Amino acid sequence: MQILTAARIREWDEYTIRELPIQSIDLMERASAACFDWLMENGFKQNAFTVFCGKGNNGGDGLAIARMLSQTGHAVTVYILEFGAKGTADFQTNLARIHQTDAVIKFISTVDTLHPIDANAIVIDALLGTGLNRPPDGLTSAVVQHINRSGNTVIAIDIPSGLFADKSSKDQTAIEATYTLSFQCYKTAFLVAENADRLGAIHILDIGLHPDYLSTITPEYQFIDESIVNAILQPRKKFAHKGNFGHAALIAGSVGMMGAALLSAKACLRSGAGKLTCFIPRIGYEIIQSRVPEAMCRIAGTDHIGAIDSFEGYSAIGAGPGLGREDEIQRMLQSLFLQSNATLVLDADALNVLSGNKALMEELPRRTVITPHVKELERLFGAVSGDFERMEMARERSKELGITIVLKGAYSLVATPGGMAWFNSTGNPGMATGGSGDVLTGIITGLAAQGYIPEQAAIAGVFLHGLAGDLAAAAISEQALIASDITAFLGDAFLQLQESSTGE
Ligand SMILES: NC(=O)C1=CN([C@@H]2O[C@H](COP(=O)(O)OP(=O)(O)OC[C@H]3O[C@@H](n4cnc5c(N)ncnc54)[C@H](OP(=O)(O)O)[C@@H]3O)[C@@H](O)[C@H]2O)[C@@H](O)CC1
Ligand SMILES: Nc1ncnc2c1ncn2[C@@H]1O[C@H](COP(=O)(O)OP(=O)(O)O)[C@@H](O)[C@H]1O
Ligand SMILES: [K+]
Repeated sequence: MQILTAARIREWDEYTIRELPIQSIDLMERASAACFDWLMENGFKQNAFTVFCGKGNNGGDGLAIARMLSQTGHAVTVYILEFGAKGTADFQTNLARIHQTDAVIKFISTVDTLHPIDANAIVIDALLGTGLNRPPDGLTSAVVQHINRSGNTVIAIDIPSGLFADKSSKDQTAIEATYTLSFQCYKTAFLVAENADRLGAIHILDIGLHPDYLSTITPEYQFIDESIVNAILQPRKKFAHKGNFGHAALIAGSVGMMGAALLSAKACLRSGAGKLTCFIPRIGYEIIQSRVPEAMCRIAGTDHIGAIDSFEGYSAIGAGPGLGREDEIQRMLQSLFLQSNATLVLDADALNVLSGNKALMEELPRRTVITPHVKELERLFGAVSGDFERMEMARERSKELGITIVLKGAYSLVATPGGMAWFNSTGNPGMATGGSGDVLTGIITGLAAQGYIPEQAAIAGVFLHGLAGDLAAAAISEQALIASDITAFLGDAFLQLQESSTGE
C-alpha cells in the first residue's frame, strides 16, 4: 500500500488519464462506482442519503455517487455548496447527469439556506477533497460544522473535507467522519494522531490507477509490510552455529527497574541473537540469572549501572531500559560512544541522558538507532507544533546525524539517514502498556547483533514487534495484553512472516 502526497496523487491521476488511456470523467465514474459498490456491500442498501458536494472533482464524485444511489431507488437529497466558482468540467458534467434522476437538488449560498439533515439519512461528504488549498472558513466552515453537529453517520469521500492530505490541519474545521472511503492509496493525514477523531474507519478503494506510475517515483513515505521485512530477514543455514548470529549486549536496569532489563533481554534472545550478555547493577544479578538463564551477566555498579571496563566483542549493544540518569551513566555512555564499534540501540533513559547533555549528542556514532516516543524526541531535539512537524524533525535529524530514528507511536515512523521514512503497519492499542518499548529495544538489538544494518534492524524490528502484538491481542485481547506477551508471540510473528514468504 502506498502513502502519497496530494501532488503525487494528482500526477498519478494525470499519468493514468494519459497512459491507460482513460477520459477523466470516466475515471471519476470508476471512483464513484467503487464508493457506491462499497455502500451496497457494507450495510447501506436500505438507506436514504444526503450528499454534500463542493464544486471541485470531489463534489463531482459526490454527484455521481448520488446519481447511482438515486437510480437504484434510494431517496437522495443533494446540497451543493456555492462558493462562487463555476465548478470543474467533470463536476459540471455530473451536475447535468444528475438532473436526469429523481434526486432532490438544493444549493447552499448563505447560512440561512442550511436546513436540518434528515435524522435517518446517511451523510455523504463530498465537499472538498485533496484539492483543499486553505483552511475552510465562512460558509464552508459553517456547512462542515452543521454536518458535524447533526449526529448522523458521515461517509467522507477520499478525505474528510477540511483535512489537508499531507500537512497539519490542527485547529481547523474539518468533517468528523464515521467512515473515510479513500482512493487507491493512503494519505499521510491518515497516519497521524492529531487527525484520529476525524477519519473514522478508513477503507482504501482500488480505482485502477495505472500501476506503472509507481515505478517512476520515489515516494516520501512508505509502509513497512511483510514483503519488505521478508526481503530483509535471511533464513538460517543448515550448518549455522551460535557464532553466526552475533553477540548482543544490553545495558539496562536499576533498583526498582529490573523488569525493564528482563523484558529487553528476553525479547533480544527471542529475536535470534546468538549470545546475549546483560550489563546490570548488582541488585539485579539474581533476577536476570534466574529469569533469563540463556543470558550471561556482567555486574557494573550496585543500585544502578556504573563504569563498564570494556565494550569489546559485541556486535550490537542496546542501552537505556530502566537505566536511571545518574552522572556515572552519562560517563558510561560517553565511553560507550568512544570505545565501541558495535551497532548501538538507545532508548528510554539513555535518550533522557542525551537530552540533558547536547555535547554528548555530537559524539553519537553513525551506526546508532534511537527509539524515542514523541516526548523523548522533543526532549532530544526541541518542541514542535504537531505531528507533521515532528515527523519532519525525525527525518531531518536522521539525515543530519547519520543515525536511524524510530519515532514510536500507533504508526511508528522509521527515519533513515538516506532520507527515507517508513511507517509501520502493524501494532494495536493493546501495546500502549508499560514495557512495550523495552521489548522493542531488545528486538532491534537482537536483530542488529545478527548483522542486519541499523535501518534494516529498525524496520524489521518495529514490524515484528507490532505483528507479535497483533497476534497476542487476537489471542488474549488488547485489554489483557502486557509487554511480555509481545515477546511470547514473537515466535508466531516469525512463523507468519515465513508463511507469507513461501505462500503457504
Ligand atoms: N485521485 C484520483 O485519481 C481521483 C480523484 N478524484 C477526486 O478529485 C478530488 C480532487 O479534486 P480537485 O482537485 O478538483 O479538488 P477538490 O478537493 O474537489 O476541490 C477543491 C476546490 O475547492 C476550492 N477550495 C480549496 N480549498 C477550499 C476551501 N477551504 N474552501 C472553499 N473552497 C476551497 C479550490 O478552488 P479555489 O476556490 O481555490 O478556486 C479547489 O479547486 C479528489 O479528492 C477525489 O475526490 C476522482 O474524481 C477521480 C480520481
Ligand atoms: N496505539 C498503539 N498502536 C500501536 N502500537 C503502539 C500503540 N501504543 C504503543 N504502541 C507501541 O508500544 C511501544 C511503547 O513504547 P514506549 O512508549 O517506550 O513504552 P514503555 O516506555 O512503557 O516501554 C512502542 O513501540 C509503540 O509503537
Ligand atoms: K470529502
